[in-house]
Amino acid sequence: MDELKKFNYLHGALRETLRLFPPIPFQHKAPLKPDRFLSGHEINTNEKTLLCFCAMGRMESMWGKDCLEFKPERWITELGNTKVEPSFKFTAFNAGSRSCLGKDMSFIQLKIVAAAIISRFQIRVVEGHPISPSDSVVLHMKHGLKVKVSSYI
Ligand code: HEM
Repeated sequence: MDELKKFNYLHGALRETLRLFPPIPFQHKAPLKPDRFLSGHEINTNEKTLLCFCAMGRMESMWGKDCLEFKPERWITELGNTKVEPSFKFTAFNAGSRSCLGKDMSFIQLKIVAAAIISRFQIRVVEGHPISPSDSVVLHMKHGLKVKVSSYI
């Protein structure tokens, strides 16, 4: 477990993946009583607010000019530590009182699986394979991901 905490670059790569491709790409919320946004817009109980996590993870105003680039370094401080971003900015696990209870557990599992695979196999995406999302509540790849796997061992 302690070893996993040292995998800062992998941690950044996982966060970057979740920023650009959140498995739950959008959310909706409705107020229990009529309310007002900070912008002044009013909202009633029969109205829903749609939050698009996929778009929020790609907004230049939040992530900078390189917002569309996959940059694990984004999550590493100048001193080499893991950079923490507020959950209302990095929304893959939602934010607030109903946010994901398995967030930390997910990173442990993802790191264990990724480290086990990456240390044994070289994985290359098959050239020309079409990559696009499917229309679904959970983010899936329309055509899956074709890869070539070769063993290091
Ligand atoms: C990469 C992996 C995961 C992602 C991206 C993710 C994302 C999310 C999101 C966006 C929500 C909010 C859903 C909503 O409000 O409708 C949520 C809720 C939740 N997640 Fe996860 N999750 C992940 C893995 C896990 C794991 C591994 C567990 C359990 C060990 C877990 C347990 C939960 C629970 C219990 C809730 C409901 C919390 C509540 O409503 O109070 N999640 N998750």
